[in-house]
Amino acid sequence: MGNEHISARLLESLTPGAIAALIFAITVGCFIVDFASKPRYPKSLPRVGFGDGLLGGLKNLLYFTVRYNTWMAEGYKKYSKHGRSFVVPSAPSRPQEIVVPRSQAAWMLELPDRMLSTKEAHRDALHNDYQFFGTDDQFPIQTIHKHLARNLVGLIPGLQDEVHGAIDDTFGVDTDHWKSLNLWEAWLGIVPRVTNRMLVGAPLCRDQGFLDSQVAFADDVFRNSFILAMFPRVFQPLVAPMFVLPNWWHWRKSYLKSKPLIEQRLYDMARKASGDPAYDDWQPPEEMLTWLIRQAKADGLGHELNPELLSKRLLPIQFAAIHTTVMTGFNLFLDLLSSDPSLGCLDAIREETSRVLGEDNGAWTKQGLARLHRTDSAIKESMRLSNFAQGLTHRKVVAPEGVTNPAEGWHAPYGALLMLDMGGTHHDPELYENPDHYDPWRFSRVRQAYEARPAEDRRDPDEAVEMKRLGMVTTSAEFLPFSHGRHACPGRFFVAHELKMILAYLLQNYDIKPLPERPKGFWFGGNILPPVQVRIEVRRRKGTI
Ligand code: HEM
Repeated sequence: MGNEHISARLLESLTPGAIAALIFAITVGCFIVDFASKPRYPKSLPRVGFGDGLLGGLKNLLYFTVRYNTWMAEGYKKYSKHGRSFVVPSAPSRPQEIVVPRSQAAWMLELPDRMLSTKEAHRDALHNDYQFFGTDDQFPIQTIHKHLARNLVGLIPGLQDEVHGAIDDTFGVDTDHWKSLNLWEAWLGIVPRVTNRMLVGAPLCRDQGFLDSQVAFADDVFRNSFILAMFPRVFQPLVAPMFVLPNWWHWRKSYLKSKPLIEQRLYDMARKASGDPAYDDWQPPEEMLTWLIRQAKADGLGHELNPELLSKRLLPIQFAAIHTTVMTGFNLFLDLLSSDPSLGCLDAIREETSRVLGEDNGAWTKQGLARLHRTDSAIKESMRLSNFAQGLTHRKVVAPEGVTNPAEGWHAPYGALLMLDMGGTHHDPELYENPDHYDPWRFSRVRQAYEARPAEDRRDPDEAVEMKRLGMVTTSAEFLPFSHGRHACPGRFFVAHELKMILAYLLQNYDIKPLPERPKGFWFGGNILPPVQVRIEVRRRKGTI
């Protein structure tokens, strides 16, 4: 009787106001638990933002989404420029970041993975355990590191074919009328298809249902990464399984599309390996699916030879490859189309790509693509100027004893997050003259002058290497869009080929109206939300079909 009385009293007291207060108290409590369990950094490290006391920490959480860029710019000027590290606030569920200056980039990037981990930094940022269904991403990453570069030459004819088809379908072939296109959608019409030519080959790379589900999956990962970063970590096991339901749905749709291909490839490769004479003349196509199967066999990983798992193995690569390239191509067009018309950027790229392609009889080759110095420079300059994140090089301290920085003497405990500042570096006038200006030939001017010299004046091997290093695929502490060091993006050689072929085909075959000014994105924390509403006017050039 007594218990019933207490229960009734409790129920009566559960008014909507009381419930709201309870939820608020639990949330604040969770944030405090989160805050208390984050790694602590030494007082000797300077801070930007509101400091790291409880009140300052709360204000940092409130302002993080809109002030992060200002904090980074302030830290770059006050500390990085003088070779000092500083601490910047991060999203609520993440530890604050120690921004390491350029002068110490080599130290950071050369520490072994057992001390500073790329994998763990990515895993925390993307919430891999939930978003990729607990499937470790290292096997596909290692497969790309091992197989992509060595197969690149053989991939070129297929990529060229796919670039042409994707652009014809997306931009149309009407030579009489201007067509208005949403620029973001246009790049989404090209990049997933071309990327998937390398991942799963034709005809699956043209299956719109398959591509749509891959793009939707990548969108899910981005969206959920933002959302989950805003929740206290103790909440995440409760909310993450709900947020990732669309990931599962989109993966499942793409799996059903790719299952017949994966099963067939497993069967064919097994028959070939068993010496079946019917397969004497058959070679598996060189693409990611084949590399995954080959690598699993070479490593004795029988469990990897499972269609469902193989389709999940493609997901981290689809994610790493598609939106990064779409964003880069999208920015490139915004920069090119709004560049000073007197520079004649589009015509210069048209001239260079037509001339080199003509010299190679209309088929791209590795050497031909490498000779596109101006095109390369225009892309690289856009990647420098229009960085779509403040930093893309993050490392998590995983050494139980932490790491100590030899130059400044500070100690970062287990769980600390270190990063390099790409935004500050790319816009530093001491490194890049007039850094906020799009100068398409910034990296090709010296190279062209070098090439124009008589052959006998170009015998210095060091100078030749220096010239090569001006290309977009060469990473350095001064050029970070692909990061730097041993975990630098292994897809960058592929991207360079892909973007040059796309630019060449688009400019040779279409007129595109310039934009009056460069549309701006919106910074949300350390990432930019691109102005996806931008439309461009295009028309197929006469005599090109
Ligand atoms: C313009 C397009 C791209 C950009 C800007 C880009 C940028 C990056 C960056 C910044 C990293 C992080 C490296 C680090 O943490 O130090 C990375 C890693 C990676 N990227 Fe790319 N990427 C692009 C396209 C691609 C493509 C097309 C592929 C696949 C074909 C790819 C595959 C990978 C892989 C597998 C990793 C992980 C490397 C590792 O952890 O060792 N990326 N990329």
